[in-house]
Amino acid sequence: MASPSDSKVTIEETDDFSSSNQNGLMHLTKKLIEIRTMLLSIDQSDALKLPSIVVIGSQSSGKSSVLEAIVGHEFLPKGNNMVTRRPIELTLIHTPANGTDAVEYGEFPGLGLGKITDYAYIQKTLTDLNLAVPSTDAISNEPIDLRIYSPHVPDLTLIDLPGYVQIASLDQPETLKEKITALCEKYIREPNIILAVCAADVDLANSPALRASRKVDPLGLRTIGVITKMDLVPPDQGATILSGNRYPLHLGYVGVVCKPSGKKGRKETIEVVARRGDDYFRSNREQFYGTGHLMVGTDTLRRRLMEVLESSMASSLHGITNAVQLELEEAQYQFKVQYNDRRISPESYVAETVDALKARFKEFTAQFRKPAVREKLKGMLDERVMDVLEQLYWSDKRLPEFTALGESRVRAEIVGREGDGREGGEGIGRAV
Ligand SMILES: Nc1nc2c(ncn2[C@@H]2O[C@H](COP(=O)(O)OP(=O)(O)OP(=O)(O)O)[C@@H](O)[C@H]2O)c(=O)[nH]1
Repeated sequence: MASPSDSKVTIEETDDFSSSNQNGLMHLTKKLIEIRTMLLSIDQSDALKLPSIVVIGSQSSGKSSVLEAIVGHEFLPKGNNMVTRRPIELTLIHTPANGTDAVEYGEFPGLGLGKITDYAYIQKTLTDLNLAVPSTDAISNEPIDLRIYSPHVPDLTLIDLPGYVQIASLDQPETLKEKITALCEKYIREPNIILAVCAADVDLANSPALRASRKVDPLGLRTIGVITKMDLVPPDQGATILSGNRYPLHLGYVGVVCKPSGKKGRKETIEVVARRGDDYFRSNREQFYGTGHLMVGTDTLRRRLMEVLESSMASSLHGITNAVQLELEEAQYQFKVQYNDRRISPESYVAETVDALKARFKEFTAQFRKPAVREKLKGMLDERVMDVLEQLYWSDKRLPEFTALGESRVRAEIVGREGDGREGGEGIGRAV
């Protein structure tokens, strides 16, 4: 796995998202996904688990803003009022660019809304789905499946999770804290990469994200610390946090600023927000680009993520080779058992399959001779006759008349019995 020093790049050194490095990674992930699809088709789905990027952090620490900065689009529900209430499983699918047209769209496979090209509509749908979780439940474990197809994204899965809370408010369940912890624990398992998001203006000692990641990844080999809201603390303090001396992580900390303009009704693109972040770090050059070579900016975060993913995938290649080898040996064995090393051609294979089909068909017709057919037919007819009789009975207009007649006969019978002192219900039964 790459060490932090490998990637201590500054904003000035970063390239465009579609650099050769980026393309290399896209190619690699595509190949791995092809292999995974193949393994899936032969029931070896567990052999290759591509890591997902899981974002955890306190409520309103800036998780969604960071995810958007990675993807390069604004589409996630954001706000200060616990807006992420369900896990959002975001699958990015790299599509080939069609000439100059960049075909980009999103899809909610579970909702049947078709291709959505308007990111604002995606954001609205996600917000509605999240806010539909009743406040008495506060969160739901049921993930929202969103897929984004674009020539500008690598094949990746990113997961946005509800934020950790310190204490549940009055209208929230008392067990909320435990529920969120359990949900996050489910997602931060191996081999997933953890983005532990902490706001710069909150003491790292209180970070539930770092605490949770340390439990499952004590050496910090698959955890990147992301310090958001760097603009809210003095630059010196921000730089000290990023140095990671207090709570070291093997993959280090990346500082970002994803600050919205704050002007009402003004919609900004992610690029504008990212540029504002870059400007912030540039204007504090001494603290952030001085001797320490700290990692800052969303481009650096994206690049760091790619490096970590690449090394994680490389380390899983060994497992894939073993799985494929095992599958090959099994197939060879089956072939030997079934064909005894006979030479087979497409024609002989088809002929054998047709013979087997014929034999099965013959067996089936033998089971299904006249008595069996007669029995089945009789059962069906009996059922139909009963249905027709039932319909006739209930649709007969004289039904109330019959009922009244029956009742009067019963009554007469009872009176007769009382008159001559008879006992027992035999007569009544007959009268009815
Ligand atoms: N000043 C400043 N504000 C930020 C920054 N990043 C995010 N915010 C704001 O912080 C608030 C919360 O951001 P979100 O991205 O929604 O946080 P979240 O962690 O996804 O929130 P939940 O899903 O509700 O837990 C929003 O109003 C953002 O605009 C930043 O770098 N600087």
